Amino acid sequence: MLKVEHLTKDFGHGRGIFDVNFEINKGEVLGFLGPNGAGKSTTIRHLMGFTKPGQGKVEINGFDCTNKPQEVMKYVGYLPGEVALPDDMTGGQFIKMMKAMRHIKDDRYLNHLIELFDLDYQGSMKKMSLGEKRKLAVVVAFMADPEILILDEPTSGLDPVMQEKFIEFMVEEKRRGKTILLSSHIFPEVEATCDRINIIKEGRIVAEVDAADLKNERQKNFQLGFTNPSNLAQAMSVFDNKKIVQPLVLEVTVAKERISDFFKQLADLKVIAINERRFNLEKYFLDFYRSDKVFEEI
Ligand SMILES: Nc1ncnc2c1ncn2[C@@H]1O[C@H](COP(=O)(O)OP(=O)(O)OP(=O)(O)O)[C@@H](O)[C@H]1O
Repeated sequence: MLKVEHLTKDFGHGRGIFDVNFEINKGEVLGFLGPNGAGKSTTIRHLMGFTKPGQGKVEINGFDCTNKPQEVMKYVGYLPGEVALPDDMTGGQFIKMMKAMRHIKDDRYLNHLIELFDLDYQGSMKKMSLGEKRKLAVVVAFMADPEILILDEPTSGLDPVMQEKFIEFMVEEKRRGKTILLSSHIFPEVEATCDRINIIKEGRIVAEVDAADLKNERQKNFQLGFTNPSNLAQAMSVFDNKKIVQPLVLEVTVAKERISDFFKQLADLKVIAINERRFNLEKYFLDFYRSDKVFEEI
């Protein structure tokens, strides 16, 4: 439904995006994570047809985003990272103007969003708080009930209650079959909604994480502690997928269907401690951009 192929935009001095590739299938939610300046907004701006690729192409629903932005807009609700709303209007006037521009006749979804986000749209936008403006932008971006949502840091500027509401909204939209690209720094938001996560660093996609790995659905990692090297060596000979992570600690990866065999094997070993090491997206991400290390498959 959404395709980014070999997308490159070189701003010079190593800045920009380089050979970015990904696809989002219908009904899928893709998280887009990366530190400041990594290239998330630049990628999204190409999808919205705001800027032309140096190389490569971007497509939504089979339409080229660069040459057919009007076609693309019919399917997409876009929430930019920074919203600039006109100061000389009330929220209500702005909603009315945007409804007319998008030829929206049916107010049911609009009213649902106004209620969900508890939006007070009566006053002048000049006097609205940052959070109120953000809520207004959310409601306007999605009032046409689009099939595809492109969200650039959607909850920045929202208070924790509204952030929760927004997560609920995304979970509900996902349930309704929407296709979503979510650029975000908020890990609970990403973990609650995404099927896959792409991590971008210095303009390049450097890791792809599957939600099943996030939830430890396919396999589990256990750390086993031993009192001496010979006990550790004995365990080393029993397990296939293992690595020593501390002097007397062995980490073993066990496929979900082999968990009960694993516990039977433990009975014959002199293990003094056992810990499940759960996959943690935040830690994975932070480790990753604090260091220059190249990430292993998880
Ligand atoms: N029009 C431009 N001209 C020159 N450099 C640009 C331009 N737009 C973006 N850049 C640079 O390209 C890189 C990627 O920027 P981008 O805004 O896409 O990052 P981002 O991942 O969205 O970051 P943030 O999380 O801070 O919003 C940065 O180094 C930025 O300075």
